[in-house]
Amino acid sequence: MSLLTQTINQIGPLDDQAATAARRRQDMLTKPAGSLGRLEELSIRIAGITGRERPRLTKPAVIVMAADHGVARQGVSAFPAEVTPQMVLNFLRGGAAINVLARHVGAQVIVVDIGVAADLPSHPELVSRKLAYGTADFSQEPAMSLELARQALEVGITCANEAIDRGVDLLATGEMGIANTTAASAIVAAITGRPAAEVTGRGTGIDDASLARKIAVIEQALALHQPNPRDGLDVLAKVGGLEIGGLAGVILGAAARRVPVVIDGFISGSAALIAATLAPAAVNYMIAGHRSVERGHVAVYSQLDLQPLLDLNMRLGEGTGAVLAMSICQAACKVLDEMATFAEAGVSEKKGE
Ligand SMILES: Cc1cc2ncn([C@H]3O[C@H](COP(=O)(O)O)[C@@H](O)[C@H]3O)c2cc1C
Ligand SMILES: O=C(O)c1cccnc1
Repeated sequence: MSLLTQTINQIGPLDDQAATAARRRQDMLTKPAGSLGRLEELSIRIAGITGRERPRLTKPAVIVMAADHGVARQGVSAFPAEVTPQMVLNFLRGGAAINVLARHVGAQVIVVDIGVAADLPSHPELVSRKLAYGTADFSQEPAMSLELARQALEVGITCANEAIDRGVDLLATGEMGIANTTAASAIVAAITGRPAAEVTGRGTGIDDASLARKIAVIEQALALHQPNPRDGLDVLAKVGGLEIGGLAGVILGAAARRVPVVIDGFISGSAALIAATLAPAAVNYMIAGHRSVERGHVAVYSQLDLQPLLDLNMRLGEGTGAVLAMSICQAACKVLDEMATFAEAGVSEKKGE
């Protein structure tokens, strides 16, 4: 059995018993019931995910998958494709936004070359899992073969497994790939059935003319390839990207191992949609990190029925919103674990109870 099939088969329902115990404990803590709002719900969900009544998330890591896109040739990004490898080097030197924010929350940054179009120098911190020198231009031909799409998912699963084997107990998704908002928009349009114009935004900051071209390129690709909205592998192969496939794999891998996975912005959201078509139960293990400015992100969350934790007007990707949200997840668990109960603290309970 392939690693992909094995991983999908391993994804089970949430642990109801642990979630119920966490809910009961939340109601005994020294605060009016429900007064910590979404922090309470979050801690209960993380209990259900991990199967622990009082989970602690002490070793967070963000997996940043990098790859290039043939469709960049169509003039759909405000930046040239060589920025992808340049930013990977920036990640390795610790100078990118994701490095700063990950340091801020104490998360490890795992940088993976899954399909950058240039050869990168070997570096102790770079995970080299290059499957191809970028994808094909999907406005003309499928982005990749079905076999390559499956391999991209399996690279992601393997990266998640390796991190979890080292003790990582909270994962986040991040990416780098010039033109990947074009691939992400095509995926979101394909899977949600919404028109391309409704789910396509300005990415790195394109002007009106480029936005019109970007929408036309996506419409043309969807008409040409007719991806099956219920088959994430088909969508990924036809209009996706290697880093997006890798992230869908990270999500499936985390879900199979009962590790919460914080989803970053729009591009990570497209990976989450692919993962959800392959394993609907994986959605239970996803935590929506933040709401990206990128048009179409709301369509992702409404399809997955998830509510983002943060809304900071961010539109960068790399995992930046997700790592900030990780600290909210950790805070939610600390509240559940560390707060005193009414009985322990000798605080009177609500009248009449
Ligand atoms: C310097 C720089 C750093 C970035 N970090 C993330 N992205 C983000 O922008 C890209 C997607 O936007 P588009 O589809 O318009 O190319 C991705 O690489 C994404 O991660 C960056 C973009 C740039 C230019
Ligand atoms: O939300 C994102 O992931 C995003 C938005 C714009 C550009 N890059 C990434």
